[in-house]
Amino acid sequence: MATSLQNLSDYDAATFIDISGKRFGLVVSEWNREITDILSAGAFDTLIKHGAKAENIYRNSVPGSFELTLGAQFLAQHDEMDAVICLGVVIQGETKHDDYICHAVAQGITQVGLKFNKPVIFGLVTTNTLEQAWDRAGGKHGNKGVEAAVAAIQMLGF
Ligand SMILES: Nc1c(NC[C@H](O)[C@H](O)[C@H](O)CO)[nH]c(=O)[nH]c1=O
Ligand SMILES: CC(=O)[C@@H](O)COP(=O)(O)O
Repeated sequence: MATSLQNLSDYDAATFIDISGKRFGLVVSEWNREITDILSAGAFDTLIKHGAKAENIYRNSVPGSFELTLGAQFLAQHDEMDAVICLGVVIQGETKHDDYICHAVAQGITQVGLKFNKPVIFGLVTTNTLEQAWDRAGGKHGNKGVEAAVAAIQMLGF
């Protein structure tokens, strides 16, 4: 289903569990940093808005989205970490480079979540154009960082 039809920014917070004692890791790619900073701020603000404490949110940068998997593992391996949110922006180039990154990250962070049995959220914006990426970072399609944080909270209540 396309983002235009389904948007996790429209959520029912009444169903959320108490996250005041939960610890969150944010792993943020420095590629397309102007955009990933907005995703990160959206995720951080959403966690705070719903009760997380700032001192329980650990933000770490990785060079590019390909490194999100290992960054997620570095955080998820700690028992006290409750959920990890991976944020990046991959924009199609001239080659299939973007395909390799996106598939690797999708599979990699899936494995990290399964290995450590905790939510590891796929907040990777994968677009054909820069404009489509901005549309998903506070533009007409909401903020995928907000949605990633919502997904983490929802999975903690599973
Ligand atoms: N092209 C994009 C990249 N490329 C960099 C890789 O993610 C990686 O850092 C490099 O191959 C070294 O391992 N990263 C993005 O986040 N977005 C892109 O569009
Ligand atoms: C090399 C990269 O990380 C990325 O920009 C891919 O771009 P392209 O497919 O045009 O080489």
